[in-house]
Amino acid sequence: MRPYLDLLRDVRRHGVRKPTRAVLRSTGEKIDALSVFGRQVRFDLAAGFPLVTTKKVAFNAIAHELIWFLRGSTNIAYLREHGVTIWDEWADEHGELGPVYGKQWRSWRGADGEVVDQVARVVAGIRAVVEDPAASVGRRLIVSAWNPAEIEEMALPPCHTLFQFSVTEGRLSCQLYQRSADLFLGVPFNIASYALLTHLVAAVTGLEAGEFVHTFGDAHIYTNHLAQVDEQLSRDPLPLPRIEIDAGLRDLSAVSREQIRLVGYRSHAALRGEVAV
Ligand SMILES: Nc1nc(=O)c2c([nH]1)NC[C@@H]1CN(c3ccc(C(=O)N[C@@H](CCC(=O)O)C(=O)O)cc3)CN21
Ligand SMILES: O=c1ccn([C@H]2C[C@H](O)[C@@H](COP(=O)(O)O)O2)c(=O)[nH]1
Repeated sequence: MRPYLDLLRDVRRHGVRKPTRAVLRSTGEKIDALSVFGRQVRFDLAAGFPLVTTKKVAFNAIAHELIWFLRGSTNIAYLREHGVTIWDEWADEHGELGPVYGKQWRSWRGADGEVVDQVARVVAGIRAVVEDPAASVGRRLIVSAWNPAEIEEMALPPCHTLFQFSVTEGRLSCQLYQRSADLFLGVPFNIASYALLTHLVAAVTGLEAGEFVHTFGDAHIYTNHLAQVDEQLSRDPLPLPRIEIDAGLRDLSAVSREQIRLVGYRSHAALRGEVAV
């Protein structure tokens, strides 16, 4: 996980301290962040599954959150059933988050009421490129969660905003544009989530997973996470785990937790940090 640790060190050293809109629930205080604008890191998925090892990361929560996105859900009920609490702070009294990721990925509403399943389209597009590398969709394999017409109804405007796939010599790569990135809490989740998504899409299209390229807008460390970041930067990364996807997987809407296996994950001890809301 050197690329992640290098980015963390870069922002720790060179980030500019800025006020943010976010607050800490425990004290009600506004919280500052050390921030940079515009960075990129990349992970070769053949070299291992990019799950941060310098603290213990809750892979189970990551896998369930991705399954929840892929089912098109925007209510935290599914997450709660599986003991995942990461979205609780943003949900209303009915567990609703508004038209966030699941809605935009699976049922983006066009102006005339047309419903677009962006994930199904992109999978069909990848299959077309596997058949014919010159297929016209080859450089248009994009899913966007940023729907300007619906931003105001969302509990939080999408942070992982847009992603694109590319097929090269039997390998499937994915690049994410993340407009805003909480490097200590959110980013270890985001990296693992998109790496897992790349493996899942590769599995249903008969490809090998290639690279995950992570491009950032505002990448920041909240000032209440500085001690945990320093501790993490003093630790040596451990060898990466592997991911195994059930060979029977065909339909991304129906992927289950049991079809995903993380093998050989070893990490340093957990480091707690309060999330800024
Ligand atoms: N400030 C902020 N950072 C985020 O990363 C973030 C948001 N807000 N809002 C929406 C989602 C929710 N996400 C979250 C929220 C909480 C954790 C978190 O507390 N993680 C802890 C405990 C995980 C657990 O075991 O449940 C961690 O140590 O990783 C992670 C991602 C990512 N997003
Ligand atoms: O997947 C996610 C979701 C959220 N975040 C972080 C990035 C920011 O710290 C906050 C969002 O606040 P904004 O003021 O809307 O940028 O959540 C993340 O890192 N990853």
